[in-house]
Amino acid sequence: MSHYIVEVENLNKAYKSGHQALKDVNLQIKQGEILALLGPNGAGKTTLISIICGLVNPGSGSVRVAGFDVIKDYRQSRQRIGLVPQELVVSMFETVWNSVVFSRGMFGKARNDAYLQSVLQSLSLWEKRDSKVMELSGGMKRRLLIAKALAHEPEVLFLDEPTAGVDVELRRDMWRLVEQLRQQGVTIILTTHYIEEAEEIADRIGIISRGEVLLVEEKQQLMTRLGQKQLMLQLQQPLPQVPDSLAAYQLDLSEDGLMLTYTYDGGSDHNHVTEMLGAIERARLELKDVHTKQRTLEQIFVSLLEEAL
Ligand SMILES: Nc1ncnc2c1ncn2[C@@H]1O[C@H](COP(=O)(O)OP(=O)(O)OP(=O)(O)O)[C@@H](O)[C@H]1O
Repeated sequence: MSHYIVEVENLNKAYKSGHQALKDVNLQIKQGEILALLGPNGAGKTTLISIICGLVNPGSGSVRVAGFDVIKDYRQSRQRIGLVPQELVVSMFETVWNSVVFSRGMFGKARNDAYLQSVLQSLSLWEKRDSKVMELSGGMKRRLLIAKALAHEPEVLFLDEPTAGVDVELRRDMWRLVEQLRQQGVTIILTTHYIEEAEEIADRIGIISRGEVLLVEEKQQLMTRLGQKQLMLQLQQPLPQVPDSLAAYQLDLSEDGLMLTYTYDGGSDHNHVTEMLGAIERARLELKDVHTKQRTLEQIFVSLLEEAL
């Protein structure tokens, strides 16, 4: 068996409206990783997740979860998946406890109250177990969606925009839980508009635009490959202009003459930082401070999308 928990091959999807939501998507998700899917509104992220979860029919191509085809072996594949949807889909009159018991039962899993208790506790919902869903705050309802998705102990968890509109505290709790789940070996796929979030927690980043997967890459590798770096040199004395001896480094001098900025390719093994600093010394420029800046994932993302247009 392959070590990929989710395998998407040559997937195409056109909605009845004629809109081609996915174009020849290929994606292999590794067991135990955190994959962040980024893409602008309408890129096809939710469609992709819905097909993997068996909620939307693929047009053509194939999708397997833990080796089970999402159509032919629907029950087998679906059982392994937990889905936290964007929108609330819970009965308002049910209690918190009953709704997680129900979610677990739906997948034919034997009752395990101790497990469900631990899920509710990890989401700070245990005290609310006897409350009706309608009595919960918005943030608590969000937590309940996650609890329901985890009720049957899935191997793969999909989080579709889990932190849209939630407060800082809930967001932090959520990422703590994601980290715990990862340690338990759960594979996590999340879509988010908060790119800093992906930058922080994902192992790999996938970028989707107009139904196509533009790239899937290890986050670290992506950041080094495309993340330009800047070295900023703060000077003791203002400079009227960049000395000729430093021309080769194309330094940028600030208006006030107190800051020199050197931009270089973070992914290249052959940058000229040391040389440049040597030249600075020979030019007898006195430095007050030095700091570096790296291009953020957000900046990389935006420029990749622009290139793709
Ligand atoms: N049931 C449907 N019928 C017709 N078109 C649809 C349907 N669902 C989605 N679409 C279209 O397919 C495209 C992809 O939508 P999808 O929801 O997958 O995007 P997304 O990347 O999840 O966007 P967002 O970030 O806004 O959630 C959009 O153009 C959308 O209008």
